[in-house]
Amino acid sequence: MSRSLPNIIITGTPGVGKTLHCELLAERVPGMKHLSVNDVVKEKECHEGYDEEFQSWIVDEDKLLDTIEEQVKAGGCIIDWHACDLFPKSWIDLVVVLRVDHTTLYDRLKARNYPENKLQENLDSEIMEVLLQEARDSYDEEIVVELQSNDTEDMESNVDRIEAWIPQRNYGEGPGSGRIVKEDDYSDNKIDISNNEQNPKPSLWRVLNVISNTVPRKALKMAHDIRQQVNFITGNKNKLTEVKAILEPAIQVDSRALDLIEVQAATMEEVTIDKCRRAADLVMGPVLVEDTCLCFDALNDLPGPYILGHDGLNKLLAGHEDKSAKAVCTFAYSAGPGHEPILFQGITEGKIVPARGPANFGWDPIFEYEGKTYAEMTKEEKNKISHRFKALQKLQAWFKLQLTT
Ligand SMILES: O=P(O)(O)OP(=O)(O)OP(=O)(O)OC[C@H]1O[C@@H](n2cnc3c(O)ncnc32)[C@H](O)[C@@H]1O
Ligand SMILES: [Mg+2]
Repeated sequence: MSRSLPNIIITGTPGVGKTLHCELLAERVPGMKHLSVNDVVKEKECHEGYDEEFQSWIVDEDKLLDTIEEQVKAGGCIIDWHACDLFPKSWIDLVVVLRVDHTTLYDRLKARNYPENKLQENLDSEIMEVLLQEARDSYDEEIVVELQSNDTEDMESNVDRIEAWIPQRNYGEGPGSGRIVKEDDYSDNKIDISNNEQNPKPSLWRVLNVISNTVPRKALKMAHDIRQQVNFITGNKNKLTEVKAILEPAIQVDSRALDLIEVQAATMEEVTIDKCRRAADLVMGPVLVEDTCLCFDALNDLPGPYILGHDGLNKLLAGHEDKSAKAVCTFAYSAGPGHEPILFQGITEGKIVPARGPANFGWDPIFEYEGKTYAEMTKEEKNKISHRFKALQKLQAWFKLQLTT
């Protein structure tokens, strides 16, 4: 049976960060779904009871396979499980084995209050590469990939790589048809297959056949922490101060002061999208950028992106009765190079007046809103009604949505 999206197993010893990888990937790639075997086992009762010593459910593999067969055969599943040999070869297009430093794993499992025996067996399993061996034994070598998962940077780059390797084609039509990972791509992650006779699998079978009921909660919390942060790229200190004042502490604002080229002769949305793509390419990661425009009703929304000094702005309107203007702020967020920017726009309507108030920030002294120019307002006042505030409200709502879906 062919499928248009691949099935990917993300495996590794409990505590390597499987769930978090699966969730981020599912969020990034339309059509791909996170299939948590932990949850299926519990919800559909695919188990043979509870192992008190290991504080884990004992999985009924046949029942599990029957339960998920239809879903997996349709494709687009990211299977989250710390064993992989039970899934038929024909179902699977890529197997990612996550690896972690032993000390990091110890700390993570300790934080989950694993009983000492379970903790030790998991550590042994990681040290002896049990799951890597199992993946190698169960699937064609070319679809098995080993990736480090020690910190959030590793995770971001792993998810980027897996995403980049999900091409649109028919999977599951004979050997190699859904092959995603090329040997060359992974020359820096080459897997050393140790001698099969020393395979420690039999003595550690329990680790592979029991499930932990503590993985998802911690991982979810990590996901939340990660996504509550933005890297705001701007050359404008005043903007940064306002963005921080509006978003923090709910969303942490880190920043890099880069002067980005702004394309000319385009709509404000195009200017911002282009700026965002450049920023993501430059920093090779997630970015937030912003572009602000002033639009005069009398001039059919000009100057728009072509803002002059505020003297020039007043002169532009000299011959016009209508002094009404819109301050428009467009933020663009990209998850990284190659990711389509998402736009958040805020508009505050006011009028252009002769300058009043301190000239600290651009055209603040000449933009009047309900009797006060931006420059006459306190920072708090401006940040409650400004174009920037309104755009950031939308961004915050979107961030919240990401956390709950
Ligand atoms: O690095 P970036 O973020 O692009 O910063 P920039 O200073 O180039 O900013 P824009 O192109 O978005 O803005 C065009 C002009 O509008 C001014 N400006 C932006 N937001 C403003 C605000 O809230 N109040 C007053 N002036 C503002 C800003 O100082 C610039 O001179
Ligand atoms: Mg600029």
